[in-house]
Amino acid sequence: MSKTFTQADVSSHNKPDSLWIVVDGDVYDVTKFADEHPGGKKILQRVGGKDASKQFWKYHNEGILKKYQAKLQIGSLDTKPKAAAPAPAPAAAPAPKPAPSPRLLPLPLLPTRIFTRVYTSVSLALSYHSPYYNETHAALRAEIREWVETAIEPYVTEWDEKKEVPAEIYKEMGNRGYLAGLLGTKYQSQYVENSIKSVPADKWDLFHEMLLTDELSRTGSGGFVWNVIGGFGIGCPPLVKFGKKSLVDRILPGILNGDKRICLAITEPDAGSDVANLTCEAKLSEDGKHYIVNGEKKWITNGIWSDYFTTAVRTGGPGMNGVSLLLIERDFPGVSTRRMDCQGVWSSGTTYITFEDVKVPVENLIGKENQGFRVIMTNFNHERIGIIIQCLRFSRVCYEESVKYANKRRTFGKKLIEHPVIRLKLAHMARQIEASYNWLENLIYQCEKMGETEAMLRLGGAIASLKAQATVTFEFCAREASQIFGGLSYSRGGQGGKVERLYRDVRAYAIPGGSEEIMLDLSIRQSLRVAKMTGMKL
Ligand code: HEM
Repeated sequence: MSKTFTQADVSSHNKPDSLWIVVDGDVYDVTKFADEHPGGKKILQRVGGKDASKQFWKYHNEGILKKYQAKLQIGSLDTKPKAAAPAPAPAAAPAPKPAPSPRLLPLPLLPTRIFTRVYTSVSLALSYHSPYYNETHAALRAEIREWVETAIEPYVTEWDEKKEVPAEIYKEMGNRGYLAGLLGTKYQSQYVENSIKSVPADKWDLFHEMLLTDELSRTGSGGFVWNVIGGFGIGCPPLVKFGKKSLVDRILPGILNGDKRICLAITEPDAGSDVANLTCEAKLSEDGKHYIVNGEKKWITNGIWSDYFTTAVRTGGPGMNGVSLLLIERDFPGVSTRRMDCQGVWSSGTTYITFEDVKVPVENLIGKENQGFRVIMTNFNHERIGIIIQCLRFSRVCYEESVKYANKRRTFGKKLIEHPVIRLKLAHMARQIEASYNWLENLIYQCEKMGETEAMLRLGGAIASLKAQATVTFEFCAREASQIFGGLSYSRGGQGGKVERLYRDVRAYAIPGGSEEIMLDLSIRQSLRVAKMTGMKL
């Protein structure tokens, strides 16, 4: 914005028919906007022609300026200090000098820690060292963050209320090469038009994948995150790992480039965490060329707009040894979907699906007949890690929003942050988030080092346990943040909007992918199993 004004210029625009205000040295013409201002027009008129920064920051968060700046800002005051040349982004920084370990980098290059962005909106240079990250992680984080902050975060509330995310955003996930990196495998460059800009495909690892999910989750909307990766992240890996080459070659490019969508259809009205008891049946036709599928699936993320359903079906007898996975295509006759209304994750497209005499070619079998349960179990580790990353980032969002608010809201003559009871809440949030996050990083490192079979045996229990830890932490942080925000997190939108939305999203994390109860029990059963297999005496 190139125009500059003096304070005297601004002061003359202090009437309803020409109303300007100043926020942080920038001049806004709010003449037309005043009528539609959710806080009322009189409140704007009272500060017409004046510096309203203090009042503005009392009632709004940064998102408002991002959203309205382009429409309302007409220039800046001549007294506004010129912006300093931006410091080089971590991505552009020269390669670090050879260090004892290539992954030893200071904290500003790590996923945002609990204490960054707390007192200001710029990263603080609080340096810890880490064995996990190198400059490609920092570059990726900067790349995604820029996109999320400009094209996504300002609109997420609108999308959530509308219960959908514009199709262009999903397409952009493909264009940017993000989808091909979210499969828990090596980067699938052979199937995409564009690879990720800031990371060479052969350097892609699980920490890059973690950062991608983490940065998308900074939006503070489970609905948004599930919209773009919820169906894909669990529906696509079984296809990539166990699908026949002809099937993969036919449909994977469309999916990874963001033109087609896929989801996972396992849960049924009567089978959730108890997967082995699902009843949706697939009978082989007499000529052996098709399966005929009949049954219902419920709470299927992204089902409403998916082109493909990675579906768990019963092809054999009762229990886990009669389950297979079939790739069902939307345009097969007999497939119908209806949207479900849920407590949270509104823009994720939770769906009820019915299959009525759907004829599915045997080529669409994923893995071997009656051995689908193993595929489903392999998939669970990846799914649960995704849930953990999201929960911990959402917990951080609750914490960060709370710290920012506690530093400006005054009650009983003090800022909230000056009340010990509020600091205690923040401390309990922080200790749980940091402990869980460190465990997460360690488990991702173990996944990176172990093969899939070893990881399934040795990490399944720990990942289940951390999933429970992460959802309990999220629930705690959402509750405490909500108490700190008071009424502002009871009404939707506005300053407490993220906290209000996340509070509603909690159950969508604590129940699916294995409920807290099942996860905790599994963690102990699994550790006893490992102990037995490794010959430990109990
Ligand atoms: C560029 C100028 C401004 C814009 C674009 C703007 C925009 C908004 C928006 C979108 C809301 C709805 C709540 C939210 O989403 O946060 C809101 C609420 C509000 N605004 Fe503004 N506003 C501006 C300036 C001001 C100023 C200068 C004041 C005070 C002097 C003010 C006072 C309020 C109040 C009291 C509310 C209601 C807060 C609540 O519901 O708790 N606004 N504004």
